[in-house]
Amino acid sequence: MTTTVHFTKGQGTGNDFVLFSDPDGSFDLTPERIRALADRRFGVGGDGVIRAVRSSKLPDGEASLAEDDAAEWFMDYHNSDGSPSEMCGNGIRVFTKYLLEEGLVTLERGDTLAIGTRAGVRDVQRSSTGFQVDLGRWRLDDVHPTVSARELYATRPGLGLSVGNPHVVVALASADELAALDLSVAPELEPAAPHGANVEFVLPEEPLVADGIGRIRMRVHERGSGETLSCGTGAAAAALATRYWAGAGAPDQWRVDVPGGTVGVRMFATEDGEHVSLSGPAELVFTGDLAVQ
Ligand SMILES: N[C@@H](CCC[C@H](N)C(=O)O)C(=O)O
Repeated sequence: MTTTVHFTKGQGTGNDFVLFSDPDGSFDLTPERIRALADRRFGVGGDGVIRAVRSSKLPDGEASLAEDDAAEWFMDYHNSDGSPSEMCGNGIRVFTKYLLEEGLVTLERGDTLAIGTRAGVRDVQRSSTGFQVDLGRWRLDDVHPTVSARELYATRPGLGLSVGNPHVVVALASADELAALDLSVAPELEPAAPHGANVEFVLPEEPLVADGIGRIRMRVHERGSGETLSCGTGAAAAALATRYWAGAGAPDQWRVDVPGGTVGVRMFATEDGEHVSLSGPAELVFTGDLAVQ
């Protein structure tokens, strides 16, 4: 059956999304419909599709409400290939902006908005560059695959870590290496990640630390979307990996340059272990209606 979706197109540092609201979760969001919305030639176009649904209306959302009953809204995130993901760091900022513009929530400076995600509840606040989100506790994986990619000379060691979704981070040696990478094809991981992984290729800036802030550049191949202009959780993973490699004395605050702009990453201690936060812009670009089968 054909149905019309009233959508908003949004982006955060060039990571772009098709957002729509389905408060009661009554819309049948099939992988085919996600692909149709995300299609850059025949649809709206985006790296992902985000549905705003009340947490109480989806089984995954119920888990969020059990964690924090303030998490009224659930970010139902899907990659452009139709696969769901646990979390999207750029997406959650754009989602917040969307909820605000739609009048579904309010968020004063200094206040916190709890949002349900498949990775758990995430707290968002306003920041000087847009929004800041606490990505929660991060962890190093037990397995760290080696990575090979097109135009990358030799296989490289990767560092596997999770910030709610899975990442493998690879350090590069020069700007030429970063520029030469061909990410039109997914990098190969050995061993393969059981649920797939986002892969970040990172270059430290010279000097690595300026005014107490760590500085890196990266490109990313996202699980389910291919190369994107930015990945927020990927930027957090890249900063965490670089701090890990740099060793004692490395900073807890990082500036991460991606092809689509710049995001900030901060690590901070909490009662339940170290958290990592992400800050950056969020923009809504246009709205429209699209008929999908
Ligand atoms: N672009 C996002 C991450 C989106 C999900 C990812 N492709 C996955 O499958 O885990 C971000 O900004 O974090």
